[in-house]
Amino acid sequence: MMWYRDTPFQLGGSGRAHLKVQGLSAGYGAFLVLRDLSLEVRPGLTVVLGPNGAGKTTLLKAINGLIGRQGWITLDGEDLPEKTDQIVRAGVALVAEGRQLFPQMTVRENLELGGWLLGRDERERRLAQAFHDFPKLRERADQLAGTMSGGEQQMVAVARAMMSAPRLLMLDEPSLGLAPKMVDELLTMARRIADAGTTVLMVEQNVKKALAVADRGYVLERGALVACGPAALLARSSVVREAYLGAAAGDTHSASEAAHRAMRPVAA
Ligand SMILES: Nc1ncnc2c1ncn2[C@@H]1O[C@H](COP(=O)(O)OP(=O)(O)OP(=O)(O)O)[C@@H](O)[C@H]1O
Repeated sequence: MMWYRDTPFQLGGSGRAHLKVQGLSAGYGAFLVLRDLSLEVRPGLTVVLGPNGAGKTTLLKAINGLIGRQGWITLDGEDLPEKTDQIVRAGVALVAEGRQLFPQMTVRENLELGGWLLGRDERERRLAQAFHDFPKLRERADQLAGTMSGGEQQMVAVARAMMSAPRLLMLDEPSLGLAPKMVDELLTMARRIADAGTTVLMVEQNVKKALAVADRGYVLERGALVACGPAALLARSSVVREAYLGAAAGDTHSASEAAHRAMRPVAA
């Protein structure tokens, strides 16, 4: 059995949120990682690709208020607050790399914590929805989260984030360190969540698989965007094929060249 039900998700978010980032600069102390970055996360599933150290996690942290930032971020036209708790209340949830579950608490308790903003009845209702969408989590409701496998913990972490009915769900490398079958399940789950009405922004190293489920993608290198476009076009573009999919230089198909040209250039 898969981890989630093969039916439309009940754990949808509220609305189809649209995030706009303009002129974003962020980093650590004097070390600026992102410089003057602009991007849009439209309803659906957007993936951010890029090599190690490109600034992908930094981007999610800046949106989530975990580090300071300069620039403008709006969610459905409203300025996104700067403090994390207010950002969460505005409907943004982050599943950080490493999942950050409470290992000594059960699956049910971890999920309940994800609904801390909700009243008791609403929390119970969403817990029931989570158990409907993820029947295996119901089976494991009383298991301590710390005793689950990496993939299982990732499922709990995503379901926990969905408990708050976010408008925007951000996933930082959800497939990191997982077996291929679990990677497929997780990425399909991200797709399901987007289809159920929560906008998803996902950082992934599994370029090919991520582009296969995403609507749109951005490629980040050394803190700047080097390409963006519809996921299908990005997958065929020479910039992605050569850098991330192992295609030899010169092995670019004419269709991929056309795809690359068709992409909206983001950086000169
Ligand atoms: N807390 C921190 N303090 C100082 N520098 C940091 C901190 N976190 C990250 N960095 C640096 O910021 C840069 C971007 O890191 P970031 O984690 O955003 O990259 P990434 O694209 O997510 O990479 P990866 O795929 O390896 O996770 C790197 O040079 C990294 O060393």
